[in-house]
Amino acid sequence: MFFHESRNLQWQFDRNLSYCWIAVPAGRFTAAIATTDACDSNAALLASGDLRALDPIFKIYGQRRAFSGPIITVKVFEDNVLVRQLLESRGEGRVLVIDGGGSTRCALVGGNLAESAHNMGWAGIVVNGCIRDVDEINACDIGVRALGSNPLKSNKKGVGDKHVPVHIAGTLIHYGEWLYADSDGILISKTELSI
Ligand SMILES: O=C([O-])CC(=O)C(=O)O
Repeated sequence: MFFHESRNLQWQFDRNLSYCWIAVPAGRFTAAIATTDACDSNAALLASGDLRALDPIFKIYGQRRAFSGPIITVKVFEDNVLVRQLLESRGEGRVLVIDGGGSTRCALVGGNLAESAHNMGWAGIVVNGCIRDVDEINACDIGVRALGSNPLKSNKKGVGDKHVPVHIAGTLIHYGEWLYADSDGILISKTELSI
């Protein structure tokens, strides 16, 4: 049994049960479903497309290797003003999916935004683009996935769209769908999955 405790996140991983218990900001414990188990026990959802796996193009950052939650989407290109707006507002256990168009020419999230996201109760951030301040993000109690890192900052013009469908890693993702991430990969589900 492995147990990790930090400021406002606790998780306990039981190897026999292959899921972990996550404390959401309200102090409630919720079970994170292992992505492998979710795939094995939801063949019909996979066949219908209501459950999809993202192509394995993301690197894993942040202290929280497993995270899940309802999705908020934002579509930007080399500009992180909308990303900052969202991560500085209340996350309430949700996951921010940032479609940065796959650009690796600058970073859309850095250490400050990761810290803000953690403080505001976001469960995780998935970036179809780059991050920076990797050491700071890796010290932060949040789950982050990104294509890689780039020390260059992004533009600050505020161009982009919130809450729109985004196409990332071979998968169309809608605002309000659910995301499940762990060491094995990332799943998108039309609805919340049960164990
Ligand atoms: O460029 C930005 O705004 C992102 C950044 O450096 C941070 O979050 O620390």
